[in-house]
Amino acid sequence: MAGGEFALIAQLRSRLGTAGKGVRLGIGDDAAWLDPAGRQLVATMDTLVAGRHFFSDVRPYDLAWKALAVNLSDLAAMGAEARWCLLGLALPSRAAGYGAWLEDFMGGWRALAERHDVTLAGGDTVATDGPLTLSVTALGLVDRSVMRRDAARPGDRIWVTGSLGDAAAALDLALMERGREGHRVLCSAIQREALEARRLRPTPRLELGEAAASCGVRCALDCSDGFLADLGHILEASGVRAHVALDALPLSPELADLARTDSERLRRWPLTGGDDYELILCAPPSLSAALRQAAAARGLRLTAVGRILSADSGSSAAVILTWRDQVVPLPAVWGHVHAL
Ligand SMILES: Nc1ncnc2c1ncn2[C@@H]1O[C@H](COP(=O)(O)OP(=O)(O)O)[C@@H](O)[C@H]1O
Ligand SMILES: Cc1ncc(C[n+]2csc(CCOP(=O)(O)OP(=O)(O)O)c2C)c(N)n1
Ligand SMILES: [Mg+2]
Repeated sequence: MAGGEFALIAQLRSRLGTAGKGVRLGIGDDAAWLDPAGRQLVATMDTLVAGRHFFSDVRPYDLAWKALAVNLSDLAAMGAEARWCLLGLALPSRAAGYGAWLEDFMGGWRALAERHDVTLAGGDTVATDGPLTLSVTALGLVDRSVMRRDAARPGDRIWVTGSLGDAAAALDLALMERGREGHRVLCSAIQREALEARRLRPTPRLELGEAAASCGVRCALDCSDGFLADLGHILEASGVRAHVALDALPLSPELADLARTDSERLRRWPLTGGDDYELILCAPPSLSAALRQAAAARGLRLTAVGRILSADSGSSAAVILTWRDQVVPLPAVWGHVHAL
């Protein structure tokens, strides 16, 4: 990008890149100079591509929120304190330019960044002939060990923060509205708004992630691809299996209403839908009380949904799913999230 690139960077610098904790040198030089002050660094990156991760007509405010939120969610799952971000922007040319777009984008970024005291320390801006693409690197700090996906042990309880499935139901709604293939959803305007807010503006569970790690929880993952797929990552990495009670999965009041008459949907949205950005935590029962307390202190719902089993116990399936104590089949994974 020619001149426009520098104007854009100047805006980002003055609005989002103002001095933050541990920023020795932020936006403007060849690289950022950051001071972790003797703590350990946790680094993650997630990329969002128009058409695949968001609709091209998304409001820039919501896009910025989501690009930052999905990365902070990865830090939360490690138990890290979020500190700095780098932002990669690949922008297709636009007749209207990026002036008003950037203004709105920065509003959404700031709203979430200020909530967690995260500073934009640098990034890169390029023009592209492809779709709008955002790549965010998030850097966080830990003092002790992180929560890992390979640390689930037989006997652990499986916990989930917040509720599952809202974003997936909202995606179905959004696909239908755009005349695309989706699953029919009938709901009121109020229900729709609540579901849509979950799709557009996920809430990274940073405080609970840090608190859980401090309580001694060793295993966590954030739920982006769908509960079953993400739990599957834990099971595979840890060499274990799991029992999950479908009737225990936490649903929002809106989703519970929609799913009440349709157990097929109850199974599909929360289990395989994705875009939840809740934490899945595995912890021995001795930590249950401390975990419950940590969640309650933050006004966050935390639900026990199952248990980790040893690899050699009973059937060969990685996950045994039950509904009213009866074993039920696993739903087929739906969507093509990872098709390359
Ligand atoms: N292009 C890449 N180069 C190096 N590491 C990668 C790349 N893509 C993914 N990874 C790593 O693979 C692991 C799994 O990534 P991913 O499935 O994207 O996890 P998440 O759902 O937490 O974002 C992470 O450790 C990530 O850093
Ligand atoms: C327009 C649009 N189509 C589909 C989806 C659904 N979707 C796309 S990617 C994704 C999962 C997360 O994406 P991925 O690239 O796998 O992120 P990561 O696992 O690295 O966090 C979901 C649920 C969406 N959010 N928006
Ligand atoms: Mg990723």
